[in-house]
Amino acid sequence: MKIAVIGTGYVGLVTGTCLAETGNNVICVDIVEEKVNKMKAGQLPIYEPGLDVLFHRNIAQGRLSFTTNLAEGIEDAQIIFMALPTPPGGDGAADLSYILGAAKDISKLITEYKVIVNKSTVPVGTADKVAAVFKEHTNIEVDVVSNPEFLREGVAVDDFMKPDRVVIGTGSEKAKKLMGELYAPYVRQGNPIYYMDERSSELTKYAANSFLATKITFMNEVANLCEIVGADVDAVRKGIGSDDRIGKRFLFPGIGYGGSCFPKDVQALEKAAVEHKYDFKILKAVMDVNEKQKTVLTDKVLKYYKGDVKGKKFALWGLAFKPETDDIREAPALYIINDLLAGGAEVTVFDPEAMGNVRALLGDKIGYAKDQYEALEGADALLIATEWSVFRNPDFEKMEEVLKNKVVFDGRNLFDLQKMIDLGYYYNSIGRKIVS
Ligand SMILES: NC(=O)C1=CN([C@@H]2O[C@H](COP(=O)(O)OP(=O)(O)OC[C@H]3O[C@@H](n4cnc5c(N)ncnc54)[C@H](O)[C@@H]3O)[C@@H](O)[C@H]2O)C=CC1
Ligand SMILES: O=C(O)[C@H]1O[C@H](OP(=O)(O)OP(=O)(O)OC[C@H]2O[C@@H](n3ccc(=O)[nH]c3=O)[C@H](O)[C@@H]2O)[C@H](O)[C@@H](O)[C@@H]1O
Repeated sequence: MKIAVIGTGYVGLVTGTCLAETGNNVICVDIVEEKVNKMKAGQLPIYEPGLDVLFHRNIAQGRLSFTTNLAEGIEDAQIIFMALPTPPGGDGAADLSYILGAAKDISKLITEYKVIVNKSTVPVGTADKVAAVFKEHTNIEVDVVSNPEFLREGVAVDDFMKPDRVVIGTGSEKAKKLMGELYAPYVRQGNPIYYMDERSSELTKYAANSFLATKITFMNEVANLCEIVGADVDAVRKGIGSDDRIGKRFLFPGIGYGGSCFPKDVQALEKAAVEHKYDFKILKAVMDVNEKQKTVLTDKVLKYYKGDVKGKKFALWGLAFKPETDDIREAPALYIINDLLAGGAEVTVFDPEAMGNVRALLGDKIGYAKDQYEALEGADALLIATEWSVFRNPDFEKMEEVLKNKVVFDGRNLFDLQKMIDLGYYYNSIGRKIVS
């Protein structure tokens, strides 16, 4: 099939590349010329494991190309995906200006039937709004489909190639048939395509993200309680996760959920509920708890240093909002850095992939180490904000040589408590007892 993907961010580029991989001809359109030139030159603008192989193969075989020219991108496309940002507007509700703006631009260019797909995360009613934009600007028939994306950064290619499910919201038989053919190669393992109406599909996406954010938040509260009552959250997690009705995944407590989606999507769903005069109480609690959870690690640090971190030197391992990505949008590490700097401390960081993005944001306010051990040189303590694999089994002897004090505050529970006792560390993690 001939496909256009508008927007080449984490979702658009993965979608475009993975659709090319099953034999479709895909043109990706973006307004950022520098990004498009980079991709034309065979360079990936983001770090996403496994994407490079598919990206290069499909470019080489002529199925994947890039342009800044919308008209050229959509001319032959049967299906046009919109994978555009839907950031929070001033009031927290999703800002639809990218989607509606692109819909308007597309509507003025098309000369034959197209399926227009909302791949972005959009509030209920957006398919109707997009359809209205087309109606206003063209007589050409289009079908507007809601096809939310459930991929996770860091495992995006796998998630796209082998999705748990594909959700397609449309009332049009013609669009349903085309979308079904397009997705058939991805559901070979027997995973379902769920066809539904546009509104249910749009809400499915927000409900999924909000439910997952709620699950994490629930565990964060359990962890906080564990610390007070002297229980161990790892034991509790295993104890409840083995019940199929609860499930083992997404029960890991930490320093609050971050990233470009959970924070904005929980907020957008709550705002949408308010708009419809529904008081979605759980979501308000989730946002409230998550705000507080972002400060638990710095609270632990401040308590240890009796409220005064002025002149202290901290090493911080992990900047990305999760491992295997360079994405720092709403990364808990940024809040920690901010709090420590506000207290007059010095911070030296290391992250395997996100250093460039943080340097662009914070410049010389912090130090950047070439590896995880250099970050520790002369540090009063180590803080851990992201569970990169490389931090899980470090060279403790080397750490001891460079750290000023054997003090670790771990926001991701990477180390075994007994091991840290044996190694003689003061070790303060989440929902577990402090060992020293
Ligand atoms: N990042 C993720 O893991 C996931 C994101 N989503 C949703 O997908 C949507 C996109 O998210 P991301 O890919 O993370 O965003 P992103 O910010 O990484 O990428 C958006 C891209 O759109 C481009 N763009 C903006 N206006 C444009 C226009 N008029 N024409 C062409 N290109 C334009 C930008 O230059 C950028 O490259 C959002 O609604 C998000 O909530 C859904 C599932 C997963
Ligand atoms: O709509 C989106 O953008 C995507 O949002 C999330 O994916 P992503 O944000 O890439 O990453 P997650 O693995 O879900 O992690 C989100 C945050 O929750 C935190 N988390 C996750 C799991 C857990 O057990 N504990 C925990 O604190 C992570 O550290 C991270 O800050 C969803 O998992 C995807 O299904 C969805 O498509």
